[in-house]
Amino acid sequence: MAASPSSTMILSSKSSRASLSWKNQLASTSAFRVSAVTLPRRSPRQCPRFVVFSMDAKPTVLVAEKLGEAGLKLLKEFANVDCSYNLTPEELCTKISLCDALVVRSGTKVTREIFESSGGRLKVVGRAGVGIDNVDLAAATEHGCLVVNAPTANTVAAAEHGIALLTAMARNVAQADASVKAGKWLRNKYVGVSLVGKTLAVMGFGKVGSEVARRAKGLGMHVIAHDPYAPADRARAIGVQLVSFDEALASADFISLHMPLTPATKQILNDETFAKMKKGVRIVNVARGGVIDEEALVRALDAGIVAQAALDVFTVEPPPKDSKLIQHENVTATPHLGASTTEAQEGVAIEVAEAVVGALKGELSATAVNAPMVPAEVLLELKPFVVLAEKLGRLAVQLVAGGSGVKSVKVTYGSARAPDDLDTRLLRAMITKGMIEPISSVFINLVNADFTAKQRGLQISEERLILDGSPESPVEFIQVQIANVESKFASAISDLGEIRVEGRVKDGVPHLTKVGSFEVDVSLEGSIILCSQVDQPGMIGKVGSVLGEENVNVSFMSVGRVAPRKQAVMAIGVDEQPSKESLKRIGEIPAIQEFVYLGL
Ligand SMILES: NC(=O)C1=CN([C@@H]2O[C@H](COP(=O)(O)OP(=O)(O)OC[C@H]3O[C@@H](n4cnc5c(N)ncnc54)[C@H](O)[C@@H]3O)[C@@H](O)[C@H]2O)C=CC1
Ligand SMILES: O=C(O)C(=O)COP(=O)(O)O
Repeated sequence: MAASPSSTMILSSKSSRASLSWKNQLASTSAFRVSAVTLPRRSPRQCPRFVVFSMDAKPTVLVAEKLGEAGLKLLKEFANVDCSYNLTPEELCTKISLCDALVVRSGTKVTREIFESSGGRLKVVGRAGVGIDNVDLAAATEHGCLVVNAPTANTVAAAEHGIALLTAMARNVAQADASVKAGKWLRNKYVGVSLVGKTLAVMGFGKVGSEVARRAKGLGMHVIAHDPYAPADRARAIGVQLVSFDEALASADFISLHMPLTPATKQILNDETFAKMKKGVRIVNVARGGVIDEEALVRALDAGIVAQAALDVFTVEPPPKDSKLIQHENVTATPHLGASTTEAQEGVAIEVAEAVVGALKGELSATAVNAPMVPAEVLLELKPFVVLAEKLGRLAVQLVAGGSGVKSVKVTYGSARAPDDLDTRLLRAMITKGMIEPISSVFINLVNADFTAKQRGLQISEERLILDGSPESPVEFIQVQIANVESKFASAISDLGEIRVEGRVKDGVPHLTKVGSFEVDVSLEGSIILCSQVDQPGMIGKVGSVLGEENVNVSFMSVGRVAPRKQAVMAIGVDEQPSKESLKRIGEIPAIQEFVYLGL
């Protein structure tokens, strides 16, 4: 047997609890079976990659809208960057099949057709801004495409623009400016209203909304807010009272909109809700045009329910030239300028470029929109378990006999951590990845793992086993069980009749520690051969010499057995893939009852 200096041989003398069921399983299979599974070998990865794809060549990033120079520079350091602005939807669909990432602002609709046209190459969409209502998130998720945005860099710019519109509207700045330029001097016409002491209702008390509230308080306004998801203490901290939607409408002199456009907020201001407002209310919208029914707003303006509106955003951008809303004398309009300051655009460009490059490198993004965000410190801690999870999934599925559809998978995490102190979404996604990728052409990542599992009718249930002891390590072991299937390696069937593999992380390296009811210990690197036999002297030597003759390096070897000279499972870690001939010869060793080769 060839063994590298660093390889370790473990002969486990721990006896495994045997059960009747494995004997039954064994009896139901032929005494000897050659079950070699050959899977494409993947290079071992030291750290988890969540958006994984071949990165031999430089990736290509299509920047479809103007992006700040600093962001472009960052992208160019890592990728080929194609800046093509004002593409038609058809041109975008054609180009996208050559791109790994797409960067847009609010002016590009990233539709299902775009994901479909990409042929699976598009892996990241970067939204250089906050609102992602122009990206079909469901389609992105289904195609395993990560969507990242730049959620913080334009907050102040949008809030400042909201305040600019509020004050400009109250004092008729835009209308007065136009009249002066037209040679008029209408001092009586443009008498405004004061802000001090007036009630401002901030609808959507997130990043922008709370910055607007802060500034409006500085102007002496009484600020209330409506946001069903905002924590009351954050509002209290800046002296803002959270109220119900109807209360906000009924008591506001000014309403400023700062919620995202979602199915729930679409046309949230409409005939019915305008009717609930104080007569003469003034409205500012720096959120999205679609949150207002624009025709209803024209009616409300004409009826004097709404005295004035200041709008930065529109349902269709740019709005039609003859839009009654835009032409209305009590409307102040800007062309979606909320994020358009030099500072915000540089910040947004850097924020999105960093997120896109990180995602292309396979790192988890802190600004992922359609994938769980995992804080860096949690990720670091979970890294080896993430690798373990994928490998256990990969092993478990290879133990399933052909033709048995996998439907029900149970994952058990043994941990001394409190239940809410362990985020298992990553681990679950990687188990799914490990299980589905070897048996399909679907690319799985954290984005589409749950979706793909559901689509394939694969039910993954999770269980936590709370262990005594130190919670220093997030996970002690991970066990994967597949129910209601036959196994091509009968010894992998546990006493509960399910395929079972269990693993642990030892010194940062994932190990397989249980197969069926047999305890083994083999590092999950390279590939694994599992053999079952009646425990007897010389078995390791026999298998080792077959592999050695072919110069296949054995990295780990371990035997789990019921008791000395009773039923045993031998797990052998190999660095190279043995030839079919060698595997056949291992199968022909008389004492070996069955064996399986598992690629990792
Ligand atoms: N005009 C422009 O150039 C810009 C526009 N925006 C828009 O502003 C929106 C808000 O941006 P951020 O404050 O950064 O986002 P954010 O996510 O920090 O805040 C949004 C808030 O809206 C709340 N919300 C959700 N549904 C609601 C509902 N039905 N009623 C009331 N509140 C609801 C959320 O709980 C959240 O607190 C963005 O989604 C974007 O559409 C943002 C930046 C620039
Ligand atoms: O960040 C947002 O949500 C914005 O609306 C800004 O849009 P923009 O990037 O300026 O097209």
